[in-house]
Amino acid sequence: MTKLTCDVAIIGAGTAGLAAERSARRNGANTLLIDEGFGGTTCASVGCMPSKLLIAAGNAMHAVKHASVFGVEASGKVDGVAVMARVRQERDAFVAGVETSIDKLPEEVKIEARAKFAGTTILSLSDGRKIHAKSVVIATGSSPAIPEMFDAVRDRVLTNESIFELADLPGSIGVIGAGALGLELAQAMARLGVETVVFDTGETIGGLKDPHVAEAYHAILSREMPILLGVELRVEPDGDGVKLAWSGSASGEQRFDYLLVATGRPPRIKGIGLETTGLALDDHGMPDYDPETMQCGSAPIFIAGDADHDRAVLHEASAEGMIAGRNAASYPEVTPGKRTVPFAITFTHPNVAVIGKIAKDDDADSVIGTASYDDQGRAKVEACNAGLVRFYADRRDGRLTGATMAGPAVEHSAHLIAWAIQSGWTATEVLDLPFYHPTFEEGMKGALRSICSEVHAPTPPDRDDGFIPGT
Ligand SMILES: Cc1cc2nc3c(=O)[nH]c(=O)nc-3n(C[C@H](O)[C@H](O)[C@H](O)COP(=O)(O)OP(=O)(O)OC[C@H]3O[C@@H](n4cnc5c(N)ncnc54)[C@H](O)[C@@H]3O)c2cc1C
Ligand SMILES: NC(=O)c1ccc[n+]([C@@H]2O[C@H](COP(=O)([O-])OP(=O)(O)OC[C@H]3O[C@@H](n4cnc5c(N)ncnc54)[C@H](O)[C@@H]3O)[C@@H](O)[C@H]2O)c1
Repeated sequence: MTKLTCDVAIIGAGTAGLAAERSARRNGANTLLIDEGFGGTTCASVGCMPSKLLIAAGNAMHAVKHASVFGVEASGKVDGVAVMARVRQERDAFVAGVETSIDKLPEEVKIEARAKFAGTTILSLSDGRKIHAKSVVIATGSSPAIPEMFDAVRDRVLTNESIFELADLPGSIGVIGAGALGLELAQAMARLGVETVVFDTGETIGGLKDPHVAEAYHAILSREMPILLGVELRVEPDGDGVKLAWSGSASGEQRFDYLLVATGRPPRIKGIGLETTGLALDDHGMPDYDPETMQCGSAPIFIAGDADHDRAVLHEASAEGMIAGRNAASYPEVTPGKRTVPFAITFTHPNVAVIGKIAKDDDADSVIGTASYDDQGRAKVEACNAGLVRFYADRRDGRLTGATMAGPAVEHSAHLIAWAIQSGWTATEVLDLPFYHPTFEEGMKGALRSICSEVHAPTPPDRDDGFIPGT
């Protein structure tokens, strides 16, 4: 049996694993990067990029359908085969970009195999070889969870791993799960003319903790497709489709061509032999780890990306990979990495952003500033005047601590707020910065001003509070 040795072995060549490998090598380690397929990252192949491509197609059709609002007569027809072909063509180009960067890695670093722990720092590979490393980074990502109740209709169940392979758009789709994944793809499908209904057993849309923004967001998105929260489902085959019956907050039944199951993506840690590592594991088989060093317990084992089941978005996978790789290389010397403020965007329309710490209405230490986009100048110009933002701030001085935002172009304005929160700025300081007119960003001023007023902080002396954008 061949025995390989290295300083740092990385399991998984996704965004987190590739970053970890680069980081470990940059810090002087010799590395081995193991992946069962080297198929490009989840982000490029079945995640961020193909989903945004489908959303872009949906938005194009939406613009056509709504052109008459502006006095423009437009008619359009969706060519489902062409839509899916473009999604795959552009997606494949993104995947090819990842593959090119993997190709540039030294040949001896890459190992195509499935890896499993056979001890704290010993990996057993599916090709029969063994790796003895000084430290290991787990970057195995996550995979779709398909509840057992869908077993009976498995051939009509899609996940993010199969939906982009459809040759044509379906006539109808039931989307199970109103998280970011389900909502983004459901709205894209609905905009492309697919009859779409979203179902969730939970009461909350998009996992939002702020009930006011959640309610506004639910109402806005429901104009385009039914989104049924708090429902229990029953499912059975129906010819070449699926019959879904629901009860709870609403009841009914409907036949769909397909179901998109978007009920979460748990970490891919089952079956990787963590029980052989000596790490303490919780009921879900997860090791405890430090989110600043990415170290699991005090072992020479580090974890990064979706595998750690925290902040499962791309920029965090990349940052965690960098920290994990650096510390794996320097083990036993391990130092905290710089984490950024938690920040997630859902690319529906309206966009949703969740940043930092979400305060409850009765949180005595916080104040909350609210602004609606229903009457906002630029949003009215663009006929997308709907949305609500809520900013949370420290009651003592108005320092911004978090935000939940649902509104037009929030993917952009949320970056400014995330940067302000991370920089420790107060509402007064943000208001003192330039706001161009007429922009969506001006819509945030009302929320910032109400924070100033609540904490008795001055609004900037040379900025006019009375000016109402759009008037
Ligand atoms: C539909 C969808 C849309 C998304 N949209 C966005 C978005 O718009 N913005 C955003 O920030 N995030 C988005 N995300 C989340 C983002 O894609 C993930 O957070 C990110 O890709 C996780 O990267 P990773 O490196 O942890 O995992 P992955 O990229 O999945 O990499 C894991 C790798 O590990 C390998 N592997 C697993 N087990 C083993 C083993 N035992 N042995 C060897 N190899 C193994 C796999 O083959 C895989 O290559 C989206 C996700 C989905 C599903
Ligand atoms: N824009 C983005 O950054 C983006 C987009 C898509 C996906 N993602 C990532 O992909 C991952 C997976 O997303 P997701 O939306 O699938 O997961 P999620 O956990 O966010 O949402 C799953 C939803 O499914 C519901 N659910 C669970 N079991 C159910 C059942 N049996 N029947 C009906 N509903 C059920 C839950 O109540 C929840 O609302 C997340 O980590 C997310 O960060 C990110």
